[in-house]
Amino acid sequence: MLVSSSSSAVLRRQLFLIRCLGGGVGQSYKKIRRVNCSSMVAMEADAEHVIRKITPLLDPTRHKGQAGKVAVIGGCREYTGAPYFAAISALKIGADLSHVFCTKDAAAVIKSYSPELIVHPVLEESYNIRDDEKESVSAKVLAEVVKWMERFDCLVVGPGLGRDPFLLDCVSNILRHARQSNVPMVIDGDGLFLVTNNLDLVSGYSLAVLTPNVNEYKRLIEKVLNCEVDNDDASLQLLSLARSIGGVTILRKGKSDLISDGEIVKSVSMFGSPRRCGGQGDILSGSVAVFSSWARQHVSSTKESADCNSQNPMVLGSVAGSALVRNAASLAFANNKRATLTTDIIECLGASLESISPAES
Ligand SMILES: NC(=O)C1=CN([C@@H]2O[C@H](COP(=O)(O)OP(=O)(O)OC[C@H]3O[C@@H](n4cnc5c(N)ncnc54)[C@H](O)[C@@H]3O)[C@@H](O)[C@H]2O)[C@@H](O)CC1
Ligand SMILES: Nc1ncnc2c1ncn2[C@@H]1O[C@H](COP(=O)(O)OP(=O)(O)OP(=O)(O)O)[C@@H](O)[C@H]1O
Ligand SMILES: [Mg+2]
Repeated sequence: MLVSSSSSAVLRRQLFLIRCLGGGVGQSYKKIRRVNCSSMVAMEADAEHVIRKITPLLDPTRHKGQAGKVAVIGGCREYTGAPYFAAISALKIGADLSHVFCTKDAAAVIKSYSPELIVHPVLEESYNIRDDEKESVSAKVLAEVVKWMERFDCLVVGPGLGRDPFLLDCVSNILRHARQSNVPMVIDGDGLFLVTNNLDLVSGYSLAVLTPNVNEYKRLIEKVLNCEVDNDDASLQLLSLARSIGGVTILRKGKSDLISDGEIVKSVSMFGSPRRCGGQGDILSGSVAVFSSWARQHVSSTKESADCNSQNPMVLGSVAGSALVRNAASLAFANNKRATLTTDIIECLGASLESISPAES
């Protein structure tokens, strides 16, 4: 169950009002707040159950790639940590292959962090190219990514991407192509900066997950609902936001993570870590990519209309990723206290998953 029966009744009433009131969903949200419905409280997800359900068995008949192939689009002159954190987290959780598509400057650095990652130095920033080269370079960047695209179970777009306008134009083309090819995508960091200003890139795409932090969420709310963040009715506002963007899944990060696809709202509030060092959101984006891929496999392979089967795999993946990362952060904090860093949390991803879904059970 996603919401208790009483909060489910509130949710149904509010969804009904959203549909009935005139204007866009953003307008409806404001009207509902004025009509004064009781506020909606998201029910805590049974995240451990979700993780156990969707995590594939380590079956000796499976071949390389079946547990997931993800690609991170990110990494530029300034940021090399973020794409590394996202890509290595995907592997630590259990994906078989993890690629990074980044700028040339970033590639050698990211490769030097880990031999496990497959790094493609294909993105270009404006400072590196002349105006008359832009069209041909843009076509080349797209071609370099497209030749790999169909192999990926999920893209993570944005960790450490930067905000160079030319580079973001190229990434817009990559997003359009991924969408045409039905490749799921997790949008984070500077990828959210891009899609907040170009909502058509994700609007109506049910295989997209947005993972905004506090600032990224504020920008989305202002742009889409044209109002301020409402912490008194956070669940209804998130639901309205997801609905306004055509049913994408949104994972709002914070003290509790809130997840909605415009139909349901779930929360993941288990204790994580009081340390707020940079990079924890990058771990989350890589984790959600893997779990969403596993959830899609699970949903398509189960015939029975069990609880998981009737749910959106992108929501299941978001719930699982959120809970796993918070659990890993809590383990890392127990070991390292104030010295806890993102790399310590990554080292705890395996133990975190093992404590919930043991490899040999
Ligand atoms: N080691 C790395 O390479 C890292 C790179 N990162 C990348 O850095 C780029 C920008 O991401 P940001 O998260 O900084 O962008 P934001 O727009 O979220 O943050 C911008 C500013 O807001 C502040 N801020 C953050 N959380 C806040 C909160 N809860 N309340 C008030 N202020 C807050 C930050 O200190 C920062 O000055 C992205 O590409 C991101 O992926 C980050 O992921 C962190 C790690
Ligand atoms: N106040 C908080 N208390 C507990 N956990 C939190 C809190 N805020 C965020 N988190 C958790 O930390 C993780 C990262 O969220 P955060 O808001 O720091 O992302 P971010 O700013 O995008 O991080 P990054 O530095 O990687 O860009 C998420 O798993 C989230 O659940
Ligand atoms: Mg971030």
